[in-house]
Amino acid sequence: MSAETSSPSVIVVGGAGYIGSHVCKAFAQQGILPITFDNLSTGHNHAVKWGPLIEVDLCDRATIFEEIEKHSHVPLVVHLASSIEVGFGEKHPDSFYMNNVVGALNLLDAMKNSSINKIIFSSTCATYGEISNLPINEKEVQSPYSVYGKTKLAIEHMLQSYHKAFDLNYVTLRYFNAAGADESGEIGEEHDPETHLIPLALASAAGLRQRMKIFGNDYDTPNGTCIRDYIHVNDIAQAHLLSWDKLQNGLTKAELNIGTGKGYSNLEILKTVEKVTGLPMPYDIEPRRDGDLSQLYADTSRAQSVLGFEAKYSDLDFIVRTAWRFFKSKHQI
Ligand SMILES: NC(=O)c1ccc[n+]([C@@H]2O[C@H](COP(=O)([O-])OP(=O)(O)OC[C@H]3O[C@@H](n4cnc5c(N)ncnc54)[C@H](O)[C@@H]3O)[C@@H](O)[C@H]2O)c1
Ligand SMILES: O=c1ccn([C@@H]2O[C@H](COP(=O)(O)OP(=O)(O)O[C@H]3O[C@H](CO)[C@H](O)[C@H](O)[C@H]3O)[C@@H](O)[C@H]2O)c(=O)[nH]1
Repeated sequence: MSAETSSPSVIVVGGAGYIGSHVCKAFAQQGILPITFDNLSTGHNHAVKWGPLIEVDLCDRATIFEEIEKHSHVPLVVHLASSIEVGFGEKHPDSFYMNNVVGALNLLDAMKNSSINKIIFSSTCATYGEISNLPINEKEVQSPYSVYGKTKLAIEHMLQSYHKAFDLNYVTLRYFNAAGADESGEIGEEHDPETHLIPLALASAAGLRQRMKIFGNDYDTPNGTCIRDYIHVNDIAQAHLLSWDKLQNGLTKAELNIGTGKGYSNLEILKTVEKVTGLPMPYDIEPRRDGDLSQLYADTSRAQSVLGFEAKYSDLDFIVRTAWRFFKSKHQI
């Protein structure tokens, strides 16, 4: 018998990416073999370390059907594969709807065609839109502003419909801002192009790019810059293990925020980067970035009561320290 069929396993679609690689490591540490399905469009071969890589594109419907059928002994799929660059989505909605919505449809149909009826889906706080009631509770009406958020909400709706009609069981995890890296330094954030605040600030501090641009200081927040809820990527990975366990033990559906409940402003992030790296953090204030919302932080009570989830690794210093360690090893600093 191969390792794939003899040990408990999970299919991780998007397992070669930033969050997916941490999810794979977390499953492997529990003795569950992660089988990565990925087209390596933004992910990396070298980040697939804990199980096999099946190179497959979600938009290739026939091949996805074949591969899911071949792995129909696997009880559960984690679906992280997505286009994520928010600005690109505004200019190329066709590409975003194709990759995210059609890709997810192909995956769900392939699962329907096989015996796999459990899925954990990576959604985002970007599905909410501007919410004045903070922290954000899952009961808020979702009115996403970006194409990215709209594609994610469309997939959330697909999951609800497939649950009702075809008994597909799901946990939708609405991550807030993923950040940090595994303490080992072996995996971390490697987006190209990078658009996220912390890795860009580290690169600016290290002198590997221009001064940081802070998009707007005229928001209705204490220092005028946007506020986000940064959650360590290994906390996100733990939320997947808990969801896996609950789905295996009778949970049939849930939509859950995955955050810390605490928000930090963009300027607080720059200060922490300066403190952790010991390097000056030059920045300029620029106009607002299109599509940015002023404040997003999570009400975490539902994830706590449904999963028993609580962020353990998301102290901001620890997030930036682990991101810095990975950054230095990647750039051999
Ligand atoms: N990074 C964040 O802050 C954040 C926040 C909220 C939600 N999310 C969600 O988490 C998930 C993972 O994000 P990430 O930051 O790890 O991104 P990432 O780009 O590092 O990972 C995405 C992975 O999916 C793969 N992929 C993309 N399209 C594919 C396709 N058609 N077929 C097969 N594989 C494909 C890529 O090659 C990559 O390995 C995404 O769904 C994203 O929307 C991320
Ligand atoms: O060079 C930069 C980069 C970012 N920012 C600011 O930093 C904050 C955080 O921006 P990120 O790009 O790091 O992350 P977002 O909050 O835009 O995250 C969005 O995109 C992600 C996907 O990539 C997630 O899905 C997330 O849920 C969704 O809200 C924003 O105020 C942004 O304007 C800057 O000021 N300068």
